[in-house]
Amino acid sequence: MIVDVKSAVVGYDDRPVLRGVDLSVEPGEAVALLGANGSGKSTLVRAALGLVPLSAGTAALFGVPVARFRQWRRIGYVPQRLGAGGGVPATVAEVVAAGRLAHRRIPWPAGAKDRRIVAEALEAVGLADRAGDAVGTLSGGQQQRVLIARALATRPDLLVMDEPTAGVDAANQELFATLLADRLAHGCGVLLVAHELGPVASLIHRCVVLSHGEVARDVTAAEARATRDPAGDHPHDPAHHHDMWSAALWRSSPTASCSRPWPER
Ligand SMILES: Nc1ncnc2c1ncn2[C@@H]1O[C@H](COP(=O)(O)OP(=O)(O)OP(=O)(O)O)[C@@H](O)[C@H]1O
Repeated sequence: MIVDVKSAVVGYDDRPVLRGVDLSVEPGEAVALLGANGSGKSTLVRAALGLVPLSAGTAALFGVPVARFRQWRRIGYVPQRLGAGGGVPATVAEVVAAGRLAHRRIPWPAGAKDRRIVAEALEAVGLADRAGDAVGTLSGGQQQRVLIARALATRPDLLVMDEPTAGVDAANQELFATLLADRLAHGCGVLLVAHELGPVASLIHRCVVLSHGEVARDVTAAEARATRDPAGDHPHDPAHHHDMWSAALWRSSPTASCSRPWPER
């Protein structure tokens, strides 16, 4: 198991945000984490990575309790946006090279292998020609692709992505889906926070829907599609109420089917 969160309880200032949540990701599995704004998705991702303390429950990465986990090079993380530090005049290539830092002994300069992997990652997201530009001069969608390239440059065994394709155009979302399929085929686990899955929908094996800090659904993508209820027969069902799982799976990809069906558990 790559990600293994059990009965996680997290609160901010004594206000419960996660109330006994389970989450797992296995090698080669893509899990979509869905839910309304404020339902606890980012908090759950942070708890899974050991970035916020649990007041109850457990979290382990690659079988190691997060408090003792040290192999950060195995994890590629795509935050929601480039974030603070926008004033730092880093080039596109420098930002992507940060994904390689865990692989070498700072402050030794990047080796030929690092430079090659950075170049490949930039090529993969279609930004090779912008490598020397200041990242702040790129558009929002292009900056998001830089973050994707940075996560890919870590050659991760787990990719954790918080709305990675927000603001990314359709053609580049297709490209992103291709990159993701490649990582999955290499056994990488994927945890994807999303409101709309777009072209990635067909790669998702399992959907976990959070509602008010609890898991409202944890189903295979096939089950999610099969039990979709466009007529809204379950108006009191919080998952339906928030229009998350079926909308995310269907709105963008009505004919999608699971390309690599995940075995039922
Ligand atoms: N650092 C923090 N301190 C206090 N409260 C927080 C903190 N981070 C998140 N929260 C609260 O926890 C709840 C869940 O937030 P979280 O960011 O996990 O939701 P989310 O599902 O990721 O939302 P979104 O879809 O808007 O990204 C919200 O009510 C939020 O206000």
